Amino acid sequence: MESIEPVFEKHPEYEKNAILERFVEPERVIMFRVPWVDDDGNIQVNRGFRVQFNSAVGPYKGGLRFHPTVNLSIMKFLGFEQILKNSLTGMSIGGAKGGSDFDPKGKSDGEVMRFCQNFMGELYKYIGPDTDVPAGDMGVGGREVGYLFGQYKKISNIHVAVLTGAGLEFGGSLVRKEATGYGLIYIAEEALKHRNDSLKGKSVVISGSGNVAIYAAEKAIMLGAKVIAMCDSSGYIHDENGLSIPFIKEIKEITRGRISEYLDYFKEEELTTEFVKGGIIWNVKCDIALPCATQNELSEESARIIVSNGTKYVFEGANMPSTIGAINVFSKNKIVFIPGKAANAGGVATSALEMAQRSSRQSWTFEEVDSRLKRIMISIYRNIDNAAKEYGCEGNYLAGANITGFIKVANAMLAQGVV
Ligand SMILES: NC(=O)C1=CN([C@@H]2O[C@H](COP(=O)(O)OP(=O)(O)OC[C@H]3O[C@@H](n4cnc5c(N)ncnc54)[C@H](OP(=O)(O)O)[C@@H]3O)[C@@H](O)[C@H]2O)C=CC1
Ligand SMILES: N=C(CCC(=O)O)C(=O)O
Repeated sequence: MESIEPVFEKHPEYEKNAILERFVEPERVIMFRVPWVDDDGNIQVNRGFRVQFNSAVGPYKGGLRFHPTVNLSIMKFLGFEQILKNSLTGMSIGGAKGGSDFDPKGKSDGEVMRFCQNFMGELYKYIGPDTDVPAGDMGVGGREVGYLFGQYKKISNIHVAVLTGAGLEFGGSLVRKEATGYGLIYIAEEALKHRNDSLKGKSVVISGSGNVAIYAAEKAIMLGAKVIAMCDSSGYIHDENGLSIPFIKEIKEITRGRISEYLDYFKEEELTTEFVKGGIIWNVKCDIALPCATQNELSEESARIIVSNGTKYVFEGANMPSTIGAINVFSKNKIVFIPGKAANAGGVATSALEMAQRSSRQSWTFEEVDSRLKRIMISIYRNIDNAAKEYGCEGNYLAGANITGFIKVANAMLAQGVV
């Protein structure tokens, strides 16, 4: 809110029309019961959510998160951030988020399928290609999107882009799996280029080892960086020689194991990787820090460690991984910091590209989608950089992102009247 204060000075019409009061209130919150039967025949019950926050710019768009920590508060913060993020992409998509406190970890494919079918058995009433288009987020990957889509099609008898991140065999877009991670690196490279720097030869620490983290690591290495540490909720692995991402992909995408299993790929005598159980990955000294796990994972204390380690760049792949205290430490120490709403927008932007392909019954090549993604991320960087300069806070990309994202939505809300 503080960062958009100067916008209200320049646009008194926003206050006159109670734009902010309306902006912070979701247009609709849906909560529902999800009963399902586990492999032992026992009936389980979880809670489902969809926060349809703001549709001024376009149909609601945002991920579904399956994680035991999910509650209404987390759904609302994610849905609110999604409004600004989706606005920053320049695409016609509004903000939403949904999910459940269902934990897919340790569940069989059959249990995940039955849960997804019952979840969609309720959600389908409120979504559609021109109404609300969910996608993946934590705990919701290709497997879950496939089951959700299958149930939607069965109930509605319509084969349409009602979910993005779909399988390539039934309308999904190339690059969508890689998009959030790749996009993070594209905007990072743009920020570095503007400082006559680059990822080449840099040491990178990436928290998480899920969809965003894996493909951020893959693209960072493709651009010449060395990824020296990654983690999951059990701890982190660290290797100054650089980690092998194909092994991490196999652990996380195929066997759905723990990050510590990475050490099993090496003979005792050739092992240079350490696993630190329960450790804070931000203790590892690096040039560039990429928090790609979850909200509030990077505390003020960790930010001080990052600064004392000489790290100059922090680009968020996760949604709000840095606490306010951490962001203040970065700001005071002139760290180049780009918030997730700008830096991780590549995922939802590519989801919108998937929607465009589905509407025109086309499938673009990997290179076509990847080059559009790169252009979008470069454009986001330039827009937030210009906004920060225009509003007297040059280099403050959090303010630049909030200002840029907010103005487009506010003007759309103004034009559409008191609704
Ligand atoms: N998927 C997408 O399209 C997008 C996702 N995001 C955001 O990026 C972040 C990651 O999402 P995504 O990669 O899809 O999720 P995944 O579920 O694929 O991966 C999450 C990763 O973070 C780890 N993790 C979770 N909690 C913690 C913790 N407390 N400490 C350390 N590691 C933790 C998980 O480990 P474990 O397996 O042990 O739980 C896992 O490795 C989230 O904030 C999400 O909202 C943002 C834009 C797009
Ligand atoms: N989870 C996502 C992706 C949402 C989407 O692709 O609609 C996010 O932007 O946080």
